[in-house]
Parts: sequence; C-alpha cells; structure tokens
Amino acid sequence: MAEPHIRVTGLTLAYGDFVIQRDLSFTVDRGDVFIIMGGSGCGKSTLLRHMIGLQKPAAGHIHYGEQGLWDVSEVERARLMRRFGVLYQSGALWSSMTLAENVALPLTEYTRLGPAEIRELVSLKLALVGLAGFEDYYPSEISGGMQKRAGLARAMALDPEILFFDEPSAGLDPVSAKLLDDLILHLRDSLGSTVVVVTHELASIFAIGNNSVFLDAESHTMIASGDPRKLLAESDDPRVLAFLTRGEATTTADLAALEPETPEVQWYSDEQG
Ligand SMILES: Nc1ncnc2c1ncn2[C@@H]1O[C@H](COP(=O)(O)OP(=O)(O)OP(=O)(O)O)[C@@H](O)[C@H]1O
Repeated sequence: MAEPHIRVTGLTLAYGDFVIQRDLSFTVDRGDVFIIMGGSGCGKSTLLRHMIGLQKPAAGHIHYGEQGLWDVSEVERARLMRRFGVLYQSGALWSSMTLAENVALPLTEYTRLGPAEIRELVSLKLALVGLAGFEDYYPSEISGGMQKRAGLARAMALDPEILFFDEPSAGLDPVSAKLLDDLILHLRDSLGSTVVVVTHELASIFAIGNNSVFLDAESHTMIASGDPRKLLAESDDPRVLAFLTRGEATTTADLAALEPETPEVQWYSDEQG
C-alpha cells in the first residue's frame, strides 16, 4: 500500500510580489519517481528549491511525514534537510579535488567517521554509480556522464531518504542520459529512496516517472498531476497533450492519429498491450 512521503498543500511560490506558481497540492509516495514538469520558466526549479529547503514559500506547506519543512524550527529543518540528497544540473563537483575527495566532503563535514571508514564508504558509493576504481581521477579527466554519476555518488554519501535531481540529463548525449535514467531506477529499487526529478526530457519522463505534477506558466498553477503515461493516455487538456507529444497533438483525436509514429506513444502502447 502506498505510503505518503511528501505532502505539498496550498503552496504558493513567489519572488517578492511576483507569483510564479500558486495553489500547488500533491502527494509523493515513498518509492515514487516524481517528475516536476512543464514548459520553460514555469517554475520547476523554483518548486524544487522550496522542496529542499532553500526558499521559503509565500504560502502553504511541504510536509515530510508529519513534519512541515517550513513549520519547524531552523534546527529541525536542518535535520530534515540532512535526509535529502541533491544533484544539481552541473553535477557541481569541485574541479580541484579528486572524485574520492568530492564524495568524502559531506562525510567529513557531517559525520564523525575516521579516514579509513570514509575511504571505504567513498569507494562503495562510487561503485554504486559504476565508478569503482576512479577514486583518484579529477572531474576534468572523465566524461560528462561520469561527472553526473560522481555528483550522484556525492549526493548519496549520507544515505539520503529522498534524492532530488535538477535536469539530470542536461548536457548529456542520449545514450549517457539513458544510462543515468537506468541508474536512477536502480538506486530507487536497491536503496528504496523516493526520487524527485525536474526535467522536460520526454524520454526520461516516460522511462522513469510514475507520478508527476505539471506546472503551467500562463495560469501560474498546476494543471495536471499523476502518472505521466496516464496523463498522455487520458488527459484532454491541450497544453498537457502538446507538451507530452512535443507539440504533435493537442486533442485525443490528434493523439490517436499519431500513435503509430510517436515513440513515446508507441512505448506506452507496447507496455500496456
Ligand atoms: N532569483 C530570482 N528572482 C526573481 N525571479 C526569478 C528568480 N529565479 C527565477 N526567477 C523567475 O521565476 C520563473 C521560474 O523560473 P524557474 O527557473 O523556476 O523555471 P523553470 O521552469 O525551472 O525554467 P527552465 O525550464 O527554463 O529551467 C522565471 O520567470 C524566472 O525568470
């Protein structure tokens, strides 16, 4: 039975008087791969920043279990945030440090583990993301896809309950992006983490997402939520259909006509049939 992990209620996101999104309400269950999607500038990264505790909502609540991220004391909030692992677009590795030193950073900062234990944990995390043996490499010596995976190893250093990704496949070729998607699913399954991903890559959305929220830039609120495949099959909102078919369909009739050629739709049909 699904267990709610994150509950967002009546959330308004704003920069000063400029409201980006209002009235956002959705639930992310434990083990979900939850996609935050929508067109450019609709507020996806802004929502992520609110969810990880970097920006305070103008209104509403974000609950992790029983605790409201913005309703608890600063100390409690910091404790909650320790349960998050975040991978930013760039991977954000320190270029002057080896991969091992990068992954070790959160461990030296937030734990009392000794150097030998840290070395062992670092190797374990790097192995988890397919980078065993790359401990002494510098970020500039490895590919973009490997840098992302090293960033992921660092995000996982403290065994987070929830992994957040901001545009994980940005800048990656399609094969590396697919490898990263596979890795995200593998980690979710093996570690039992909940995963929240900001992306507008359709292939990723359909490959890994089982739940989502769709933010609309014009109406400044969410216009759909749930399993992206179900949204594609069942939504009759032209904005949602256009997004999920790369502009090819805005009605269910368009969608039916597209079905044989559109990879995303085909993918959906294959798995259903
Ligand atoms: N620090 C800021 N101060 C004021 N406005 C901002 C700030 N950061 C972002 N915005 C505005 O908020 C809106 C949402 O930005 P955000 O980056 O969250 O959108 P997004 O959906 O992630 O966009 P993209 O897909 O292009 O990355 C945009 O109009 C942006 O210009």
